[in-house]
Amino acid sequence: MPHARIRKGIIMVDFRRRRRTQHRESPFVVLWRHRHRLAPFYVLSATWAAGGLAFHWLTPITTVSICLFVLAVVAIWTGQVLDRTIERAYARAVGGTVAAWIVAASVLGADHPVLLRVLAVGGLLGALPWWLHRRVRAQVRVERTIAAWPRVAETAGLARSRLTGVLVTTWGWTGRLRLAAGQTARDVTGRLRTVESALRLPVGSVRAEPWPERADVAVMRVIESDPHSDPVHWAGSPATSIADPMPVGPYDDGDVCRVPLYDRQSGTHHALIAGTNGSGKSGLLNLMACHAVTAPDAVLWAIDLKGGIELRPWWPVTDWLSTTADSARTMLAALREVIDVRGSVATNRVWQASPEQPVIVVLIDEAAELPVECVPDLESVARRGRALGVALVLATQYPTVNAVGSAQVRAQLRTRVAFRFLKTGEASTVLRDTSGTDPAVIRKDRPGCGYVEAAGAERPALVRCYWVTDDLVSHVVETWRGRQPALDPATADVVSTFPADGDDERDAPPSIPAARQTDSVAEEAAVPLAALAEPGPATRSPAKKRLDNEQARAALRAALSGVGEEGTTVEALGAACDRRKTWIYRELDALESARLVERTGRHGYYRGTPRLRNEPAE
Ligand SMILES: Nc1ncnc2c1ncn2[C@@H]1O[C@H](COP(=O)(O)OP(=O)(O)OP(=O)(O)O)[C@@H](O)[C@H]1O
Repeated sequence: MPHARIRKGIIMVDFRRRRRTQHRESPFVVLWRHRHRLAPFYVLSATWAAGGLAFHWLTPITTVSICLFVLAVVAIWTGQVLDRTIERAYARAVGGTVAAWIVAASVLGADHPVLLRVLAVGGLLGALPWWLHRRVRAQVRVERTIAAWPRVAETAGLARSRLTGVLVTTWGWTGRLRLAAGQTARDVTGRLRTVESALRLPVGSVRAEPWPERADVAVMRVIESDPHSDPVHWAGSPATSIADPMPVGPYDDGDVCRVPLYDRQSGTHHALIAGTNGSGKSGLLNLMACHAVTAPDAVLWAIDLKGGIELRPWWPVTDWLSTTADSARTMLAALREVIDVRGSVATNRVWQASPEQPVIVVLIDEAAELPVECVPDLESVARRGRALGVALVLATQYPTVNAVGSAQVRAQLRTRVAFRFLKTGEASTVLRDTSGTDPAVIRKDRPGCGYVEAAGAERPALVRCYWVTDDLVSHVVETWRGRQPALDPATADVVSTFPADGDDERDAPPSIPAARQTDSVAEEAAVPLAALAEPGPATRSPAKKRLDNEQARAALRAALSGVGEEGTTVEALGAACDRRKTWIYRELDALESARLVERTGRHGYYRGTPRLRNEPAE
């Protein structure tokens, strides 16, 4: 119907509008647009044409050779692009059947009645799984949406916009919306509910973001199934370097959010993690611990002022774990000196992480519990640590200036993560840009969901952090113990001058909460340290005098000689000679090169060789 309206009592008919809306599309565009639904017919036509060509132009031998070659290519290609076995099997079965039909047609002719019947029936049977496949059905739905888009756009006030580059994802689909001149992504964000209504989709299922390359293009995402409905378990992939951006978890459209802890151009990225209790802060710290521990060029230091309940399970792979305010103070003072020393030996503008000079990742749980005397050290570390390979991560329930030490510290925390808060508005205490975010409406039953603001992760979309279960923590600790890099000599020398106090967990076997206790850790705790320590210090007490390096070396040799065939662990050696693990690793390397020490064959266990045992005591 032409568009009609009444003006001053006269019925006016607009034929131009009718012509515009009835614009006919070329059949090729229609065939292309519906390619997913019509794909089986395209395959059948191509097979029939190929059979005809082979019959007229090729010998059966040549046809067989070409088919075998194409089949091999299909087998390799499907192996690379299809991740599900059933999909690969389907693609290969279709390829094999098509090849067999073409070979038969090259002998009998493509119009042979039996072959035509086989092609029709086989084609129909082969097409059924295709049409029923979830992804193809989603693709067909998307094709319909694209076809209906001009009408939807007009209803939603986005007339003359075009939907292009649509991709079906696991969770829905994503496309680029090319807007009319003068419109921007902001216009789309303001009309999302209307778009949802026009597309008959649930509320909140359409998102729009600007496309950085062009102001008149918006990225539109439609979420059909929510990737945050269940916890998303960490896949356990190790970091190849601390410079790899850390995968935090999926956004609500399934894209993975990644944040850097360190990059080679600008150094470390200090982070602030905040949220109410039970919102997932410690979960994210555990994820960061996994990243640091598996990276070959980072060491983990941790302060857990919840008495070690969260981070103590990491003890076997941490270089230094503090669980009390006193030892936290010592650690921060040590860090400050480390930075002084690193500054004096550094040859680059930014610390270049490597297994020989690792980045120190310092995780602080319950940062608000740090004693106030720590603030000057914390400020100094936050300010200068970025360029000198020290990454600070502070987790707190109260992200006020006081809770993170000072405004200076806060200003240095470039990465921000806001988990659930109780009140709207609290987000602005963590995030710099709160537009489009409200951590107060994050569902209580979705711990680990939060907003992330970091270099390369600026989207105002909800992320659900990967969940590292207690079993996974134990598994990572078991797998990576004994594989941590040693601190660079300058750092190690500074650190070794800091006394361990009674509560410092760097040398004492951990008391692991029952839920996280693994057999091996329990076993290790049972190692008779007193026996190893002879003639060095058997039991550590806050009051005892610290061994100098020569005495510590003598204690290490004595411990290794006295240990017997079963060997001992680095942690036990650390307790025996009053030194941190990185120092022990360095010494063990030197002793191994001199053939005075060997590995027992059991992961992480060392013993002295007969040569060491026969050495005269110094
Ligand atoms: N990413 C996640 N996915 C699924 N569940 C999670 C996730 N993170 C945390 N949880 C669940 O939520 C619980 C509380 O999380 P967590 O201990 O990390 O919170 P928190 O913010 O550190 O709390 P508090 O401030 O009280 O220490 C965990 O025991 C776990 O069951």
